[in-house]
Amino acid sequence: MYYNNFGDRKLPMLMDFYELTMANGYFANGMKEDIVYFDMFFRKNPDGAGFSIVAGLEQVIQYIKELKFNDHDIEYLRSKNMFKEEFLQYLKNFKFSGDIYAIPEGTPVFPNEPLITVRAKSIDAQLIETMLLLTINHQSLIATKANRVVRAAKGRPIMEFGARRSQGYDGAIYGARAAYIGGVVGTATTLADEAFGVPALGTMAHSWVQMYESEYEAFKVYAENYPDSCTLLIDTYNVIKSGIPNAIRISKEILEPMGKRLKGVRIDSGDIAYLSKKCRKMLNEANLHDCAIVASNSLDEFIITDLLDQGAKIDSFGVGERLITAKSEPVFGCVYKLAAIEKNGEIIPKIKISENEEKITNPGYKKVWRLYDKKADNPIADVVALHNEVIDDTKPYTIFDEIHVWKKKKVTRFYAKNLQVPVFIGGECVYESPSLNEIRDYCKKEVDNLWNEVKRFTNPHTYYVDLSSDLWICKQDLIGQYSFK
Ligand SMILES: Nc1ncnc2c1ncn2[C@@H]1O[C@H](COP(=O)(O)OP(=O)(O)OP(=O)(O)O)[C@@H](O)[C@H]1O
Ligand SMILES: O=P(O)(O)OC[C@H]1O[C@H](OP(=O)(O)OP(=O)(O)O)[C@H](O)[C@@H]1O
Ligand SMILES: O=C(O)c1cccnc1
Repeated sequence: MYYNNFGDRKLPMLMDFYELTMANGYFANGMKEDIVYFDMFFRKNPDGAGFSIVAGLEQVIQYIKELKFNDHDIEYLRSKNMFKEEFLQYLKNFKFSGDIYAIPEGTPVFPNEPLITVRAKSIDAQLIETMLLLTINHQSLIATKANRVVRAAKGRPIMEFGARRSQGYDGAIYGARAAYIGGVVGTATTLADEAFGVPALGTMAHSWVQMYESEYEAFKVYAENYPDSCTLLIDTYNVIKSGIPNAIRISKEILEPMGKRLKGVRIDSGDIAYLSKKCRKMLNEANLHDCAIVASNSLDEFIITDLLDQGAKIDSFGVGERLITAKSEPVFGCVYKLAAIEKNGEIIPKIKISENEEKITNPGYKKVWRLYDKKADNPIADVVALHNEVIDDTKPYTIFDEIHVWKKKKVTRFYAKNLQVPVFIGGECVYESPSLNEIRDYCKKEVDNLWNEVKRFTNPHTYYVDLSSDLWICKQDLIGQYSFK
């Protein structure tokens, strides 16, 4: 690929300082070879949704492949007078050597299941924490938000217009990538096309219209330059009295004589439902049934739903600031928690206790299974199990709520799939990321497969993510060990 995701930036040091102080401590205390297990998971879907979309794995892979410390980094760390010289020498030759398992990008995921599991030396596992979290948190947040906007539009295309109001460069670039996974048709961010192949698209700005003596002249020059892709911004002066009549004139006087059609008009202010209906009528009366009406202006999934409920005649939407910043809930709260350590080859589960039951971690080296209805292919529930458990889908399987254990469900006629795939084994990458279009298609297929009850925006049905009984027992044992009287 022409574009190097991280360019020439020095990102190895993009980590919380405590990763380095802990790593130095493990090194000094003879723990550098200790094997640990970390899980990365989130606790709550943004926007009270029923599911989220995981994204960002390709960038995680690249980061880990490139994770090296150069002389400048070592010199900088030395200047802090906190790190042992032997540790600095160790960092100089550092290469990630662990195993990573991850749920592929574009998969619908649910709270409390490991999206990524790391089995590595203590130092390796600690050093990758920050980048793993920030990458997956950001792209999953935007893919999830974009998918909501896309679903609200009920098949009408969504164009991503957010760069200008995104949170910094990477917010725009990787945000556009994530939004594409979530289902937008393209982006105004040219670099995201050059870099990742997210189709670049767009219309025109108000400045174009203002640059000319008249709106008509502005439209005319545009149509002459872009007769095959002419979408005119019609709200600079007055949509009904000026914008639409001028757009219709352009079609009749400029485009049709060239054998071309007016592709679209864009409304960017005012009462969009009212204006779109008026525009549709006027366009149809001028025999421009095929001219699309595009709407934009601080849209999100809620306004789009509202507009369509009002009978707005809109064919596609441009959505910027509220999508690229996930304005309604701008944090995807993935955390990275120690789940086990190895001592003499034995896996010893570890737990983090909290007053808040939901914040008690799931111990052990685990796997995530998705149980699908054999006939309909819809996911029924996910089960987090210990790594050596196998869910036998030839027999009925009973799932139960971890807290209200009497709430049980016997699942029959299902098949079980392991959700995580191996990504790194012994430090070597064993996974080839699918193309972005493949990820996007897969995401659509998997979301289509979810029950509608899980997909609704208001009070969605809670999808079951249950623990296997072995894992539940392991967790209860540890809770028992740490309940101080
Ligand atoms: N019919 C409608 N129903 C619900 N929301 C709408 C409707 N029409 C527009 N909106 C939304 O209402 C908000 C109006 O934004 P704002 O108050 O900035 O008005 P504006 O039309 O953009 O004004 P300006 O002409 O100053 O740009 C936007 O988020 C827009 O998407
Ligand atoms: O509202 P958003 O969802 O973020 O969509 C992008 C917005 O960005 C542009 O406005 P801007 O005022 O920046 O420029 P313009 O004068 O070209 O319209 C565009 O016209 C949209 O209104
Ligand atoms: O191409 C557009 O219409 C566009 C691009 C960026 C922001 N708003 C609109």
